[in-house]
Amino acid sequence: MGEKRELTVELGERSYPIYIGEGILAEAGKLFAQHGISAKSPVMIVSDEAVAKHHLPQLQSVLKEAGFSIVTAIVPSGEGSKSLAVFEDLVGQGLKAGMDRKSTIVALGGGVVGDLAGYVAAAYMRGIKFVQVPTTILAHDSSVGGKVAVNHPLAKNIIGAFHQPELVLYDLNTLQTLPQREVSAGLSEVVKHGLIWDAEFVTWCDENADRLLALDPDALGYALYKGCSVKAAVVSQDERENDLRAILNLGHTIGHALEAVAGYGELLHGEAISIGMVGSAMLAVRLGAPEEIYTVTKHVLRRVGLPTKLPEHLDTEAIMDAMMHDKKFQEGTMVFIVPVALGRVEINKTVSSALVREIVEELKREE
Ligand SMILES: NC(=O)c1ccc[n+]([C@@H]2O[C@H](COP(=O)([O-])OP(=O)(O)OC[C@H]3O[C@@H](n4cnc5c(N)ncnc54)[C@H](O)[C@@H]3O)[C@@H](O)[C@H]2O)c1
Ligand SMILES: O=C(O)C(=O)C[C@@H](O)[C@H](O)[C@H](O)COP(=O)(O)O
Ligand SMILES: [Zn+2]
Repeated sequence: MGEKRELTVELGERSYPIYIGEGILAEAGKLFAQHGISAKSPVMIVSDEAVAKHHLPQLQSVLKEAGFSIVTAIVPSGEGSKSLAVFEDLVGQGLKAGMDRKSTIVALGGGVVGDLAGYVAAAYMRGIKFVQVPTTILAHDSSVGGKVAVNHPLAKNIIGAFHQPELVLYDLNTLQTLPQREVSAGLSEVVKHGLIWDAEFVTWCDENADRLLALDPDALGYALYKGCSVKAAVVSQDERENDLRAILNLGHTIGHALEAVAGYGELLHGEAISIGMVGSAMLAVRLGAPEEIYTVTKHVLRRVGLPTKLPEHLDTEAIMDAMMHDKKFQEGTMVFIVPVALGRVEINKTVSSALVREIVEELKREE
């Protein structure tokens, strides 16, 4: 069995641990008790169909054995479940199961389940505890930091809250059942954490791309630990995105618009963000940064199997419109995260929409 790692998201009285390792799920009962999860009120596990098939039985039996009374809610797999309709259904299931203010919601799944279940936890009876049990590579990002939300047809994550989990249990064994396309999509946010914070880690991702794609537990454990560490460091300094936290949005100004225009399905989040990060690198070069930023960004994203070309059939004006509905459109301008060197980015609020339109068109011409 590989190394077990632990780190803390430092947020004063709301600080919480992230446990990463092979076989962590077996310790869920003990860790829940240690971190104040009540066994006197029902605990709701929220998962999706694909994840439940592989990993729900183990979590259910470990928690039951530890004396927790479990309610289970399964939602359809995919981005479509991040909706107000599914949110309302989960609230109804919670009420029918007798969940009260001391109940806890456990999100067993990827970013979709984490964001959705987290938002239910933030709103149910004005807020109850929740635990993140991420089962995708991408969810090293979504399970840490407390951004929880559902989508509106016009814009991603537009109905949401900041609500931190009590703990994050990341069992690397669960990742072994991931489809290959989801492996690559998850690596998008791993690479992002390098691009915004740590140039050496970008090089490491390039050199270890094959091991990551093959789900080598040692490589995965290290990459997810590094990604979670960057995320924790940023969130600890700016929990509610007043300033620094915006850097975690590298690639998301264009990426979120692509997801919305493509109808939340054609492009996975990680794929849309990959294209968006190439767009940000192009923008950086137009603003005077070294060409290397674009070539390295594109190279490493391709190495982990990600798309870098914007699908030509997505309408440029619809993409521009979608950007205006995003949270990154503020006080009449688009906020872009722009690389200034490898591993370093800045927040730019002065990019003209004409230049953005040019970048979108250029992304369609990518090889
Ligand atoms: N809150 C945040 O800070 C944050 C950060 C990044 C992304 N997100 C959000 O996360 C979402 C994307 O997350 P995701 O990529 O994890 O998608 P996802 O949750 O839809 O999971 C991807 C797919 O893989 C399946 N799956 C998950 N785990 C599996 C496993 N272990 N074995 C087999 N199949 C499995 C799921 O059923 C789904 O079909 C987006 O909605 C994005 O906006 C949020
Ligand atoms: O945690 C953050 O902050 C992020 O920006 C992480 C992103 O990867 C994630 O996709 C997040 O949900 C985007 O947030 P949003 O506020 O732009 O919707
Ligand atoms: Zn993201």
